[in-house]
Amino acid sequence: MTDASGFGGRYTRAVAERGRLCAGIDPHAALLEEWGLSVDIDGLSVFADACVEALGPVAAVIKPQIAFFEPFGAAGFAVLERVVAGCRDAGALVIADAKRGDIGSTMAAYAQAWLSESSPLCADSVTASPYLGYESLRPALDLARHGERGVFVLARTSNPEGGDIQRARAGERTVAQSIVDAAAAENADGTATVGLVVGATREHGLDLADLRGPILAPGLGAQGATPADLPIVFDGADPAWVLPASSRGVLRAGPDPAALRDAFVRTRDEVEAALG
Ligand SMILES: O=C(O)c1cc(=O)[nH]c(=O)n1[C@@H]1O[C@H](COP(=O)(O)O)[C@@H](O)[C@H]1O
Repeated sequence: MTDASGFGGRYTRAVAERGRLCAGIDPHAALLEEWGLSVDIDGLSVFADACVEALGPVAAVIKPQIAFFEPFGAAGFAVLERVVAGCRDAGALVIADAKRGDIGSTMAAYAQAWLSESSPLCADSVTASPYLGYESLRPALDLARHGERGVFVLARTSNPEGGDIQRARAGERTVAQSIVDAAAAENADGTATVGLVVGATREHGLDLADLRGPILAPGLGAQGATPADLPIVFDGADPAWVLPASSRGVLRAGPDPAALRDAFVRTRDEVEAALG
């Protein structure tokens, strides 16, 4: 991996310092209960602050899952704003896991929300679904490139239902491979603006060799993938770009921030040893 400009440069530096593991912040109701917290805005707030304290200073990349903040309405979004800002202030890159995707004119507004410095929700990158057409993501891709930010585009997801559409043929290639190829073309400028999401849970059948951008690989821990699976699942990809992600697998170690941090560091070290 030689790219040093744009999002790729920021990403490469973060991972070189802190290692390849993305910490997910997914405040499931069940986790709030396991932590002895109430399933309400106060519980969410305590959970979120503990995650920022434990993970912000040690994780290269942190991915808050927007879905778990949304049910609390405006108050939930206020906590989310604090999470995004707190993690970034602690030196982590933040992926807002919002999985946005819409017609281009609406996508432009989503891009403003998650990728524009003027937005209170501004993150370093956002997850996006290309299933309204890869080019519908153009406003987000362009804004991200301009601001040295990233867009993580779903290619082959970790859930079993994803295969029907993602493995469908689109001419010579699968739909998922067409997304990989579009992302690789986008990254030919060396900025690594486009990352992909490829689940760590199964054989994906994708040629990822020319991507030159980060591969977010959720599924570690709660969904059954292990560090030992990574070199097999991502054989053929540049391991420097592989970014495994775990949410519940690490978060279950809470509520003590020190225990949470230890669980993250242990998993990160296992991932680093496995990816080599
Ligand atoms: O984009 C994602 O992060 C994502 C894509 C995917 O294919 N599978 C997947 O699990 N995710 C997200 O990654 C996280 C996985 O959480 P755990 O299963 O608890 O580690 C959740 O926030 C999911 O929404």
